[in-house]
Amino acid sequence: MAKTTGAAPKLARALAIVLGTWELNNGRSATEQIPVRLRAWDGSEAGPHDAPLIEFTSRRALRRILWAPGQLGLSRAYVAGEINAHGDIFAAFAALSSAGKFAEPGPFSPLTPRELWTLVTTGVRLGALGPNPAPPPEEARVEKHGRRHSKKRDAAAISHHYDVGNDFYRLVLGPSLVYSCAVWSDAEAGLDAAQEAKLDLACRKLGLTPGMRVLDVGCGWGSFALHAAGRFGVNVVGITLSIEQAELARKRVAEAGLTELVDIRVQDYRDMTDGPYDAISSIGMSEHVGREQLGRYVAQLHGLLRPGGRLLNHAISWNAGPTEDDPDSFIPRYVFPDGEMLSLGELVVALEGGGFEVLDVEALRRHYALTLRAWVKNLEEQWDDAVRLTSDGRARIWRLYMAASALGFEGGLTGVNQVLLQKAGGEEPPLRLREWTAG
Ligand SMILES: C[S@@+](CC[C@H](N)C(=O)[O-])C[C@H]1O[C@@H](n2cnc3c(N)ncnc32)[C@H](O)[C@@H]1O
Repeated sequence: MAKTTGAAPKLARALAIVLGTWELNNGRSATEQIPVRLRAWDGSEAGPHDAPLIEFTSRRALRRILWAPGQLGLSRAYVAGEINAHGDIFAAFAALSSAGKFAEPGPFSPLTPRELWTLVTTGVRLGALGPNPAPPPEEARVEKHGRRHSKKRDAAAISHHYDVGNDFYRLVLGPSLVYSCAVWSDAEAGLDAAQEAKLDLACRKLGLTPGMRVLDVGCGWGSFALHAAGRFGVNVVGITLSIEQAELARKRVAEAGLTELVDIRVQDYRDMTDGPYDAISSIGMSEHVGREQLGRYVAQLHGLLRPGGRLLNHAISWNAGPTEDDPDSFIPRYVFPDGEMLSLGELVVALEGGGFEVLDVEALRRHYALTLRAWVKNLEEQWDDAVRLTSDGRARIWRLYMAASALGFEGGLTGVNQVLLQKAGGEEPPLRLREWTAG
């Protein structure tokens, strides 16, 4: 608990109450709780002087929060530039999540009548705040594309996140253009080296040898396909739902002189019929599948593999018990519409139930925190270019979601795992499977 002395100016104090960084005590006075400093649009400030600064630049932010209490209103205000997080965003999040309304996972409660009353008595004239502003254009609207996880709506959800400009992604991800957790030999290894190590590890786990036929489900910008074909001499079919990804992936394949070996397609995994494949990689893709479609996903990949073929399923897991997906929280509205995180256990049960034998599970939770911090650094260091390549709102969304995700991995809320599987009916796996660690 941090304390400051003296009465804080009214408006900043009212905002602190709205955000729950300052909790009401007996209805009249307030007890300062969380080490964040708030600045209101009138220049007033409340909170410890050395704490991370959250700035409300416009009264419109408060209007949004009153209209859509909780994460949705806050997200809209942040994306619209009506709230700024100054300085170290990780420190600001850590402070906010340490107590108050942000302490609970999931959406926080709307304002209580007492809090509203306090707003009024601290001088905020609710009637003068104006009408509720329209949501920022970056907000997802996938509902209009039909049923959740229909092919059409999944395509719209993927387009929302991935078709926002390849140059923007290159700026954030760096030249490796890999959009999943890297594997770090140590924290100083550097993002590009860690991504290359991850791609190589995936190829070795799959036991790739020249001439094999490999499917990369959710191929992104083609980085795994390029590595597998270029270094291991395999034929790769890479599929993605993102048209922009496919365009750049094909260009990279051509530049690498690998068009004979790599075929990039815009195709849904449910529409794949050209098995059998010797091996399948699914890296950072199954988070998009959804619980309801999981059985179908497993059956589809199983059907596409030859007996004895390996599948590497690399995915984020939810470690914090059952989830109640709130469609109005920040991640589904702005980042991954219809994305669903499963627990590792749920995923493994489905894979085993679908006829796969688990050969190995490797947990990489801390590696994703390092990866996300590297992406945030890339974004923050090139902020003006990022805004120019997309929009101020999009750059803000990516900064917020990647920083929050890094803290989720650091705090153990989420994990990420490589699950290596084999389809029954073929050759026996080797007695020991850690041969890839030598590579
Ligand atoms: C987080 S990206 C990972 C990309 C790549 N594997 C990597 O590690 O860089 C997720 C990928 O899954 C793809 N994807 C999501 N749903 C899909 C579906 N139903 N069918 C095919 N690809 C899908 C997206 O288009 C995107 O390429």
